[in-house]
This record gives sequence, structure tokens and C-alpha cells, in this order.
Amino acid sequence: MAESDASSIPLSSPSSKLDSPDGRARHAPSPPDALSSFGVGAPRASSVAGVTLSWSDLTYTLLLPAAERRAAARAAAARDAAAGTAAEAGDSPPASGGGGGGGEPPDGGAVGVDGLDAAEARAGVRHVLRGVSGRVGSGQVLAIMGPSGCGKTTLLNLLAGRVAKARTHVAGGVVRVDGGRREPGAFRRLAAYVAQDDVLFSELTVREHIAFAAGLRVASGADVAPTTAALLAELRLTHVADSRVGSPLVRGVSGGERKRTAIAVELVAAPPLVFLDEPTSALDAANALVVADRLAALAAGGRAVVTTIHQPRSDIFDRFDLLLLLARGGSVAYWGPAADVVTYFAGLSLPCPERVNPADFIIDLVSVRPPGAVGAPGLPSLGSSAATAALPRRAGTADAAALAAAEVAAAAAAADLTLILKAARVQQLALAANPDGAASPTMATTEVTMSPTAAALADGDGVLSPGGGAGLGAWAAMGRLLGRPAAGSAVKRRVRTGAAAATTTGAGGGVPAPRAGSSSPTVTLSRHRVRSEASDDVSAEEPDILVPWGRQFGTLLRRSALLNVRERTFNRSRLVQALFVSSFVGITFYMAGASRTGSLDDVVIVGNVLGMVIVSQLMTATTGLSLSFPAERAMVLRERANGSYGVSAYILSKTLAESARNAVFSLLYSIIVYFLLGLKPSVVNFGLFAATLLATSLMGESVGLVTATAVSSVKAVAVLMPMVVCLPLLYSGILLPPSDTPVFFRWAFKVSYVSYAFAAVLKNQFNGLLFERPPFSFSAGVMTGEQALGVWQVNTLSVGACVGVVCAQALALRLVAYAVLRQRGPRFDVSV
Ligand SMILES: Nc1ncnc2c1ncn2[C@@H]1O[C@H](COP(=O)(O)OP(=O)(O)OP(=O)(O)O)[C@@H](O)[C@H]1O
Repeated sequence: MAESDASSIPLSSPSSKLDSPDGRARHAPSPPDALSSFGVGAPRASSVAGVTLSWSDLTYTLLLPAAERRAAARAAAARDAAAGTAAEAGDSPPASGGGGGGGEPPDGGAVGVDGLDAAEARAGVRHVLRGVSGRVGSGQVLAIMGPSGCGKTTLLNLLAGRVAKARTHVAGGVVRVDGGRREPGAFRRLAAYVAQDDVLFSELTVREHIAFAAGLRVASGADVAPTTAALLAELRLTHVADSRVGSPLVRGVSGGERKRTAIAVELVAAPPLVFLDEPTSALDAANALVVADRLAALAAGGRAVVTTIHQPRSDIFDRFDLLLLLARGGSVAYWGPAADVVTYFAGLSLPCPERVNPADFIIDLVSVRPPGAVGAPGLPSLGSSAATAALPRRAGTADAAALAAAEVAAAAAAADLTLILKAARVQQLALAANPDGAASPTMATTEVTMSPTAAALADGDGVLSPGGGAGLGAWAAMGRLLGRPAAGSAVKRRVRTGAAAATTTGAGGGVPAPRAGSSSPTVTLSRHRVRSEASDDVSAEEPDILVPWGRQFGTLLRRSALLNVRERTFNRSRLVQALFVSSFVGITFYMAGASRTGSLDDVVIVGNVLGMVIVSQLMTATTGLSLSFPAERAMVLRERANGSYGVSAYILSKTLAESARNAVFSLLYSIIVYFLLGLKPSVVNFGLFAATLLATSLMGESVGLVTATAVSSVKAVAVLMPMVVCLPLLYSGILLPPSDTPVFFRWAFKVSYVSYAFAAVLKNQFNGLLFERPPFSFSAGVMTGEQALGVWQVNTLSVGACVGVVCAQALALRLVAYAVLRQRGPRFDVSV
């Protein structure tokens, strides 16, 4: 895309929020730059570097899956057919001017009742964002608002560089930092991203969360404590600093404190840009207000804050400096000072009734869609209505803004909300594209006359509806909301229009047209696959990590160890498992290993018991990690996305911490089983037995880790788990020897990790034993333990070698987990 510099975007109307009604410090007078034309958010004395984020013409288009494409095409065809029927019946409203009938709307702004317009349906795409421009600077809080599904999160993610890599979408437009294109790695150091769902460890305290995050991201270790203390104070968390965060099942800090902890954790590296997705969702009013206050305080500290928010209370809305209001379909309905939005819509003959929360009012405005909205049969499209058809068009000149302004008035005269919002957007784009417009964003007022039809519509008397009947209620409600005069009366309205155009001169004016050869992504829809060329531009690198590997490893090891100690329920379960299973096995087969009669039964029983010991160790370790890791995966993704550490530091620290915990429980289990079973009374043999069980645990955990990293669904992991344990068990020799297995499966004994662990415990027990008589014959004499091992046909390796193979396999699987985690790591589309 030919890059237009959004930093030159002039703003629609000046206002000042220097003195807030509640006396809170808001904004110092701003220098006369483009931002200051909003009259808000001048840079303040701050602890972080100042930054300006600007974006222009952002688009986000979903490439529909084949089934959805077919359904959408069928719906479009049905609409076309209905439109043809209606046109033949002379059913179109007079103002349509041929623009309806399901024809492709200009500007891509039309959205049908099912969320897709006809053009989108035919193209097999869905526009989520359409040409969104804006700007935010240090000291400002920008709220992105709009109805559910309008693209708020998508826009936030685009701005934050957090749109996940996928071939199912195409992003277009340009985002700039301080006027220049952003470099993904560097940008992630500038920007904090607080997701809607808090990803925190329930067992850690608020202070520990911040301190560990600081340990991983603050360049000097000596700064960790002061950074933690400062953030606790800044986010008003000092009073709960040493409280556990908790979870839905374990009571911890309040929802607001939890959210503020999640914010604090992201702020440890003092990023000048903060992105938050719905930070007040799921909070009660009081907590939501505290969070909003903290966002204002963050801005007051010199940060630029961008947040999505659904329908804030008026006192929360008051904390916002800038507002970007998205309408259904991802078009901009308003962009400018939050304080001016009510005036702005009032100027478009859409006044906010008294005692109505402005946030509710504007969301209702952009949420209500009349029946058969633009693009549906019989409705006019912008630029084709009779009211605007005669307007002069001089493409590429500053008249575009004048034209847009006139269209606003025409739309208001037609009382067509969709057209009003759309025309207003075009007008804003026209102003935005005019580099000289900063000097002249003033709005003039124009008298327009509402037709009786329009007035009737506005009155919501239930008689007339633009779509010809269905969905009257929405318009009636809108009429009541607007409190318009009675039907049939021609009413003079003062409509604010973009007179800026009259004073706008110079190149660059006009609505930005699609640019040939621009960076707008190419979308190729083929029968078999959907491909986006732009989406190949993906950040595959680890974001730059701020601290050295040693500190990453040390901090993660301490955190893992602390978490292991704090996981009381899990630890108790493991203790119960170790005590009970070992005790029951040991008591049931008491002193079985001490028998030297050489009876076949005795030998087989000892082998079976040892096999069961191995399997129980394996199952405990495998299921434990595979079911606990998915919760941690979200944390790993979040922390890797913000450049906290690399996968190697994570895997190694996790392995060491888990091994230490395993060693404790494994040793306990080994002691009880070994002595109750009466296995060989030798320290060396006990050591080898305990080492085999520990290696088996590590192997089990490795299997669980690989499965849990490769498969994201916990249910799928639970289903796969028996397979990854049972198949190696099948070819271990515990159930049947290799000679009784089909020839083509015998190789499996050579790779089955269970077979090596089993061989190790068997050899450890039987090697060197002497039985009174051979177990398999009635002949007299002495039989050796080595001969007894023939029952299971185990391999010829030594005990130590078998343990070594299990450890090597465990290590290899950790490397696989490393590779999978790296490959599955955060990968973002950085095409804008
Ligand atoms: N990767 C994707 N795959 C499928 N649909 C997507 C994808 N990204 C966005 N969408 C769709 O785009 C639309 C906008 O989504 P988005 O999450 O941005 O909306 P939102 O305004 O934040 O909604 P809400 O307020 O409900 O969270 C939704 O209809 C969503 O389903």
C-alpha cells in the first residue's frame, strides 16, 4: 500500500479536556501538532519514553471456509432474486436511485442482515475492518468501542501486532510508530498487551507475579525490587501484595485486583504503549471504575493506552480521551475526542436524550440496523441516492470532503441511520486524508429539512420503514430514542456538516481511493485452498529477549520450584499415590522377591509385580504433566510473546524443577515397594531400582509434555494418553515376550521405553540370583537368575545401560517438546 501518514490526520472537532469535572489531573496544554487539534492528551512529564502510534486504512478480511462460502453465495443469490422480484413489483423506495437491489455498495461498507453483503458473499470473504485510521499518543487513553462482533479486538490486535498468523485472513493498511514503519521485535518491547483473560498462577502472590515478571524483563537484577514496589503502588495493589492471586475454585484477590495484577505484570519493562482487551469485562462497577482510573493514571504517567471496551458506565467513559467507534461491519462511525462524540452525533440530527449514558447511546446507534440494511433490496447506497446524485464530483480534489459533508446532510435528510454513519465516516476519511486539514477541522452548521417521511421514521410511529415492513421495531425504538417531532411535520434541523472542505485546499484532499500497486494484500480463492500472500509476512523470530539466558533460567527455575511446592493438592495426591500404591503392592506381594524356590509361579509373579510398579510410575507422571501443562501453555505463550524468555530456558528449568519433585515421590515409592517386596538386599541394587523408577517418571513426564504441547485440547490429550502409554506397554515384554508377538511388530520392543525400564528392574532383581531348582523343569540342580530372565526374553543390555536408554529417550522427547513449543510459539502476522 502506498503509505499515507496517519500522523497528519486532522481531527474532526476541537475540544478541551484540560479540566475534568472531578478535578483529576488530566492533560496539560498540548503543543500545536496534529494531536493537539483534539485538544487532549498532550505529552506529560513521564517515566516512560513518549510515543505516537498512528494507523491508516486498516482492513481485515476473513477468507471464508468453503462451506461458509457456499452458504453465503446461496444467501446472496436468494437476496438477488428477491431484489429482482421487488423491483419488478415496483416495491423500491423512491430514493433508491438504483443503488439498492443488492448491487455492490461503494466503499465496501454495506453489511447485510446476515453479516455479509452480496459482494462479500460472492467473493467468499468477510470484511471485519474497513479502512480504519486513527492516532494515539503518550498521555492519552483511546477507547475502541462498538457492538459485539464489530471488530474491536481484531483492531486492537492489529495495532498491537498480535494478530495470530493464519492463512484465513488478509490484513491491509499501515501502522506507524512515531511516523515510521514498525519493526516487529522492537515494537513488542515498546508495547504491553493485556489480554481479556488473565493468565496468572493461582498459587503465586501478587508481588511474586510482578517480581518474577520483572526478573525476566528488567535489564538489571538490582532493579527488580524497586520496579515491583513501584508497580504495586501504581496499580494500587500494595495492600494485597502478599495475597495469593487465587482461581475460581480457590479464593484469592478480587477480580479487579486480579486484572490490575495482569496489567502490572505487563508493565515491568516500562513500555510506553499499553494495549488492553476489554479490561473491565466481568468486573463489577466499582472494580471496573478502579481499573479505568488506573488506565487514566497510566496515561498520566506518559503512556499511550489503547483499550477495547464494550459498554462502559458514564463515569468510566469520562476517563477516555479519544474514542474510536466502530459500527457493525467494521466501519468507523466516529473517531475523535471522546468528550465530543455526543455533540458530533447531535450535529448529525442524532441527539443523545437526557439522562442517557452517552456510551449506551452511541453503542445503540451503531448497533441498531434497519431491516434489509444497505445492500439489501430497495435501499439506497451512498453516492447513488437521488439526494446526492447531482452533487459535483471532482475526484482527487478537496471537494471530496465537501461532497462527503453534503452526503452527511443528505443522509440526515433521508433519516437513514446507516447512510448517516457511512457518510460521516466518508467525511472523516476525507478530512483525515487532507494534510492541511489540521488547521481547519471546524464544523459549520447547515440547515436541512427533514421530509415528512423522514420525520415519520424518526418518530418511530410504526407506519413507515425504509425496508418496507420487516423490523419496524428497531426503527421505532430508534425514533423514540431520538425523541423526534411528530410524523408528517417538516422539521428544520441544524446539521453539522464538514464545512472544513470549504476551507480545505491543496493536494491530498479527498477520500483515499484504492491504490493500484499498493500493499493491499492479494487474495486468491481457489477451489481447493485459500491463500493470502500478505499473511506470509509473519514474524517467525523469537521476540528480542531482554535478559541473559542465565537469568531467564534462574528466574524460571525459582518460579517452577516455588510453584511445585505451592501445588498442595497435586503434591498431596502424589503423596497418596506413592504411599497407597506402594503399600498395597508391597503388602499384597509381601516378600515375593525373597523367594528362592525357583518355582515358575514365584518367578513370574515377581516379574509381573515389577512390571506393574513400572506402569504405575509411568501413568502417574504422564497424566500429571499432560493434564497440568495446558494451563501453563497459555502462560508460556503470553510470556514468550512479550519476550520474557526462550523455550530452552523454559524447558530446562521445568525439567529440573519437575525432576526434583519426582525424585522425592519416586524415592518414597521405591523405598516402600522395595522392602515390602523383599527385593535384593543390596544398596547398589536399591539405588538402581530407585534410579529406574525415577527415569521412568521422567520418561512419563516427557511423554505427557510432548503430547500436551502437540495437542492443544485437554480432552484430546486425555484421550491420547492411554495410547502413548499402552502401546509401549504392549511391546514391553510385561504382557507377552517378543517371540509371541507377530514378527512385523517385534521391532517395537527395541524402541518401547517401557521395555527398557522393565528390563532394568528385572535384571536388577534376577541377575546373580541362584534358585534351588530350575523353575521350568523337574530336574534337580541349581538355576541362575539370568536363566530365569528367559521367561521375558529381555534385551541383553546391562541394568545401567537400560536406565541410560530410558533417560536418553526422555531427553530426546524433551527436545521434541522444545521443537514443538518453538514451532507452536507465538507467531504473529506483521503485514501491517
Ligand atoms: N480468525 C478469525 N476466524 C474467524 N472469525 C474471526 C476471526 N477473527 C475475527 N473474526 C470474526 O470477526 C468479527 C470481529 O471479531 P472481534 O473479536 O474483533 O469482535 P469484537 O468487536 O471484539 O467482539 P466482542 O465485543 O464480542 O468481543 C467476529 O464476527 C469474529 O467472529
